[in-house]
Amino acid sequence: MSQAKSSNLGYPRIGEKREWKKLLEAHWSGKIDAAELESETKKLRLSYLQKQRDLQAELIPVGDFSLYDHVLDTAFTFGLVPQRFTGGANTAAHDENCNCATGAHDEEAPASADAEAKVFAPGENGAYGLDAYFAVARGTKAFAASPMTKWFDTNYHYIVPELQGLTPKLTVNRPLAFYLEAKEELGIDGKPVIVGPLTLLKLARGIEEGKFDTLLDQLIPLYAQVLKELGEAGATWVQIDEPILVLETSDEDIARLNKIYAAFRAAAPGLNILLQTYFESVSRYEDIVQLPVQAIGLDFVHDRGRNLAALERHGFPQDKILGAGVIDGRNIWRSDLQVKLDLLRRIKQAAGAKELFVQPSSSLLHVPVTTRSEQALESKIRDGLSFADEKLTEIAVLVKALNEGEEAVAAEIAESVQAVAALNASPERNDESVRDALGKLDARRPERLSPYAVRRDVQAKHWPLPLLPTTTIGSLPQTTEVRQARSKWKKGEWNEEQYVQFLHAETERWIRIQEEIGIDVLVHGEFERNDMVEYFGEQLAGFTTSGFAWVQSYGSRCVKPPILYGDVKLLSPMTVTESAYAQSLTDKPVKGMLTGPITIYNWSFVRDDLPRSVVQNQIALALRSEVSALEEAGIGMIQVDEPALREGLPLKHEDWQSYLDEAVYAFRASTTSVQDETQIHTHMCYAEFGDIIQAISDLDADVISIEAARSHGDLVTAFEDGTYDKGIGLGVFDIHSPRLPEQSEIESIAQRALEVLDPAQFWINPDCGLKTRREEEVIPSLKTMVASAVALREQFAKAGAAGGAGAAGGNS
Ligand SMILES: CN1c2c(nc(N)[nH]c2=O)NC[C@@H]1CNc1ccc(C(=O)N[C@@H](CCC(=O)N[C@@H](CCC(=O)N[C@@H](CCC(=O)O)C(=O)O)C(=O)O)C(=O)O)cc1
Ligand SMILES: N[C@@H](CCS)C(=O)O
Ligand SMILES: [Zn+2]
Repeated sequence: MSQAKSSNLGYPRIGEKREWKKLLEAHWSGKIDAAELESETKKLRLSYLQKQRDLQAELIPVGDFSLYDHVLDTAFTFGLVPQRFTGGANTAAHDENCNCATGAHDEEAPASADAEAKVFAPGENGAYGLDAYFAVARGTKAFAASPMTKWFDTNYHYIVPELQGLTPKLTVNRPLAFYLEAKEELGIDGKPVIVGPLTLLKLARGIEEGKFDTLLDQLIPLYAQVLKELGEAGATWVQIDEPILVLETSDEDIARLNKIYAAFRAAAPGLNILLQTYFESVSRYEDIVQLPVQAIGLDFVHDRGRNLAALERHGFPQDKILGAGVIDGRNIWRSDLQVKLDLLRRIKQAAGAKELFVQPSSSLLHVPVTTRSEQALESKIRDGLSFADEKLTEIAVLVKALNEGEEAVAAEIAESVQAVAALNASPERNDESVRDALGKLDARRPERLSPYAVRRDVQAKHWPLPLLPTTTIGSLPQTTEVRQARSKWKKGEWNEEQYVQFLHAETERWIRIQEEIGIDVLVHGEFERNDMVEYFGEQLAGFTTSGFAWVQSYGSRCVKPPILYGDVKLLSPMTVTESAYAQSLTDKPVKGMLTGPITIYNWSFVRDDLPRSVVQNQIALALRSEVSALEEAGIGMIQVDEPALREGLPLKHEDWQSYLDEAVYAFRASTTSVQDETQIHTHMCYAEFGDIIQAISDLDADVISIEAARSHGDLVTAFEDGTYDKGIGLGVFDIHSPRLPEQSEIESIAQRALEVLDPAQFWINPDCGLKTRREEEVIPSLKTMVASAVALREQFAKAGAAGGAGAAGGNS
């Protein structure tokens, strides 16, 4: 028996040139039918399998491919289609916890769904079709999509199963279909991948009180049937993903797991189960490694050393194989294979002399396809990168080293050591000016000149704003013309002057529109930005941007995170020209618009040779200079967006405080250089903020705006205790809905907030993401928003004249 085998956990869906995305969007826009979508995506899928085999992956995942999302695939496998789509009772609209930052559900409704409340029925085989699948993912004109939220602490979003009133049933053995396809078409004995039942249920919503175990008991035999059929079809391995095990795991959960896996083993005795975890260490190592499965997969990259420590302390059962996730599945750096080989030897020694699966730390879904597409990158950087394909090669080298001895791959190991060393030694990673600047940072939190109470009064005098001032969150519609203009400029078809002229014209048009609507604090519109992070990565030293390093964010939507490879510093002002130009056009204040250090860090591919806090502070110092440059150019309100603050919260509670302390420090380092009258704004997209309100307050921004319209007052509750005393705007209309808001709706949302917030601190703004909407929707919506603010002000004025307070529901 060999000592090690290479095992992949999942492969990117999108294709080297985003072929998958283009096919999906062609289908949604009616350019190709379902049959063509199926046949073209099948070709892609098979090519991915073929490629993995060529790259010597021995355990090749199948069924990880998806036409939208793997959690949704699992839900459909078990017939868990929300009732509103099937004519059942549950017609609840959008879920309040949706991560609407993504704008996922704002697309045109799929062609198949008409304005009638079309419902979906399963086909003769009992399975729901593609139209139902996309309807749940994207919504229809009649029904809101299922909610979507972050997949653990990644920038990938999954569709949240809505289980209200549902009883699971096996509609289609999806893993079997993909297993058979790989076997018949390519002769590959694939390893079907499926989201495990505990993770599926824990991530779901709408489970009635006390019904969790009922549902689990219903699901277990269905999963068991899937596994039984896989075993009968000849599958050797199945990978059951239970990432939920890296979160807190109770005694009750351990009992559930024992029940689940005992049932699976009994149903499919000949099928080997790899129970796979990722993104952190497992919380109950000793119990989890004893579960009745043949292999346990652990993440040895993002575990902060905890899986290794547990393994060395407690050992590993001798009857199991350890899936050793040693190659980073979430970042793009080439590994020093000597270091990885030493780690594997340590793991092997602690686990005993059994077979190892050498794996990525998680699915490769979170990394781009191949560095081969990046010929334009400087070779020093390109040689230091490893995307999905290169990671599989790294795994193959490590397996060979374990099986045949290090000498067999001496050249490959040496080359990797050399590439990593070269990048580490590069001048960009050793910039003394950056080191000096960081060295000058005080250990104490940076402070504004005066405390908020003083600044509030200074700012109130400096900025003659009405009660309940109106503003927006920054971006305005990114039309096809805007994207095409950028594309022409990037391709050299337009020179700088033509592009700037276009941007200025668009900004001027929108300054006039905002003035006409009567908004109090304007924005320039962000027309020059491809993405709120990539745009900054294109300009800061220490970053580079790739041509094709896209990763799926949600559905067909992708992001191209910039590559943060060196020490970060500001080369020249990044946003001053656009902001100053916009400000020159109007007497009203125009907010400067930046992305904050935590979000830039989280949504970039970041170097992994330095701690997060150091890199975050480097970004913060660059932003500090930008903030000063904006202030100097006459921009007196500056918004520093931090939508990723909550998402970046570590998965383990014990790590929260240090993360939050570092985040608050970096934000304050970015923003505290300004005068008292300069108003610092921040913005966050919807998330569960209850746990981090103190940290939000500690950011010490003068005004925060939060995406909130779909949270039905929940978010307001988080601010209920009245300790948040700074300016706050909770989005008063949902920009992701194609339906225009009514004035009465906006007023009642604002009134609900004003029950707990002082009108003197409340701002009126929509949710974020206006870039995803059309002008025809944005203009009337903003007009209604301003009319609502005017009506509310009048109510307050009347109440004040009558000697009473709170006529509009306020508490002042
Ligand atoms: C707030 N969100 C963000 C996250 N992460 C970020 N890094 N940025 C975010 O804004 N995470 C949480 C959420 C996720 N939400 C979204 C929402 C929308 C998208 C999206 O629409 N992505 C686009 C790509 C956007 C982009 O970079 N566009 C480029 C054009 C790139 C391109 O495709 N060019 C074409 C040619 C264009 C032409 O000629 O028309 C080409 O190369 O072929 C730009 O605007 O310049 C997507 O299409 O997927 C993502 C996350
Ligand atoms: N300023 C950005 C924030 C998105 S989270 C925007 O308005 O799109
Ligand atoms: Zn947002």
